[in-house]
Amino acid sequence: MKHLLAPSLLAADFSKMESQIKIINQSEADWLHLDIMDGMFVPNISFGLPVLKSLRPHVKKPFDVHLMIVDPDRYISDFKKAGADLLNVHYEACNHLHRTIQAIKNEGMKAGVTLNPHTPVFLLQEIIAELDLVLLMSVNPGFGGQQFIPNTFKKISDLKNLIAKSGSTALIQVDGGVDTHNAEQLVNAGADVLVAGSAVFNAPDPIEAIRKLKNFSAKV
Ligand SMILES: O=C(CO)[C@H](O)[C@H](O)COP(=O)(O)O
Ligand SMILES: [Co+2]
Repeated sequence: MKHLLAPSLLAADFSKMESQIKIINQSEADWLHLDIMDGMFVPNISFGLPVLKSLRPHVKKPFDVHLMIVDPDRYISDFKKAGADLLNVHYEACNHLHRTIQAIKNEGMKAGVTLNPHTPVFLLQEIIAELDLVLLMSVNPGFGGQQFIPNTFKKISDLKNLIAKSGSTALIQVDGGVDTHNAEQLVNAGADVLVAGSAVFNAPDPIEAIRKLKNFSAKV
């Protein structure tokens, strides 16, 4: 499968939302990645349900929602109503992860689990078969524009092995510090979906940046 690209709206210019949405719609982006931060799970506050709801009719790509909030179970049906297609919850934010994943699927969304850089992949052993996607954070969550953590390559390899052993169909997504320097290497290591915020929206030509992040082929 050719890898997918999900630009992260976090790095967009919020004062020019119409032109930023045009970029997403006219580009080769596959999904739009939306980072929801509550100032509790992560030390930052981003945007929430009303923003997703107002963007939804204007964006032609699926909404890949990355919830960085405590106790995400409280908002699963609200994110469905706001237009989420895929809901990612953090392993570290869920006391009853299996129940949370079932609730996401019962709402008709794809279910993803996100791991912080310090959280080992083997902790997903008993849930991997239920997942549509695993998001590996390659920076500590909370902010865009941070430096990629190289240990992510080892985690991609661990996750590939876990997925193969379990027969799971989960996609491997990588988020944080992804740019044109490491994208090809990440896909060759096994990443199926790349998230890129600064590398897209801070580029002089975001549509061209998206093209560059899409147009290479995995060598594995
Ligand atoms: O989840 C995130 C931060 O918590 C963002 O998706 C991520 O940081 C993307 O931004 P960049 O590509 O600039 O690193
Ligand atoms: Co994210």
